[in-house]
Amino acid sequence: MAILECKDLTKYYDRTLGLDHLSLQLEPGRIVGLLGPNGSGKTTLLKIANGLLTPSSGQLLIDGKAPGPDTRRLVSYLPERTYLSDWMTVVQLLDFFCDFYPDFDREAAEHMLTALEISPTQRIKQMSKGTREKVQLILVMSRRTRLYLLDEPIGGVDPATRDYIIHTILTNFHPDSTLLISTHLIADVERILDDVVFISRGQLVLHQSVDQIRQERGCSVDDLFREVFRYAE
Ligand SMILES: Nc1ncnc2c1ncn2[C@@H]1O[C@H](COP(=O)(O)OP(=O)(O)OP(=O)(O)O)[C@@H](O)[C@H]1O
Repeated sequence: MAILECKDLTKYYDRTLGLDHLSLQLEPGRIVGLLGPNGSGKTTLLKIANGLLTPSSGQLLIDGKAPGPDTRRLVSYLPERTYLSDWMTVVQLLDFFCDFYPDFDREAAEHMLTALEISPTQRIKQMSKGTREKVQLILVMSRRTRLYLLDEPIGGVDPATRDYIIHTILTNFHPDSTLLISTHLIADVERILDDVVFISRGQLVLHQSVDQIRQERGCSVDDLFREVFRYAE
């Protein structure tokens, strides 16, 4: 069964169309890039999957169930904007995640924090934007869940840290889990992707494996994206 399935998923914000009859299935064990120009509906899709927005019509199912209390334990979500209370220290956040999520692997999180030289006593509000992003991603990736939804996880971090984070995602990733990652930094992440989903104006444009793109089209995902979404000159 698909871990995430959209059937004719449509979302209106008043009169603005966020998603337009999007149908999609993600299979277990895949790392999937959710790619599209600004305003194409990526965040809207991830918010619906996490139960933060409800569809206007159509359905989104997580392991066959509508997002809600039953699906929360299956999904680890990194939102677009930080949601961490900024007075908290790293240790307090680790305690919080341990209490809140029985699947949280504290040891793995501590290991990554040490590797990135993030002090356990530092408060969120004292951190740079990039460090805050790193902490948040570490917390989200240290849960042992079936579906990870990451909305722009590496936008604010430097290239060396990006490499470390991408490596971390891979080493922490259980082969039966699924990861859906929305990003504009395609060249940085494409080597870890199994599949890509291109969306534009809320509609599905392409859902294909990266191997197929390379073999059949003879180009990288980054090249294909630039070609598909090129503006007329
Ligand atoms: N709260 C909102 N109210 C009204 N319109 C919204 C709202 N949130 C998103 N939209 C609209 O829905 C569409 C999809 O937006 P969404 O944020 O999902 O795109 P995105 O692909 O994540 O964009 P980006 O790459 O810029 O982050 C856009 O036209 C956007 O303007």
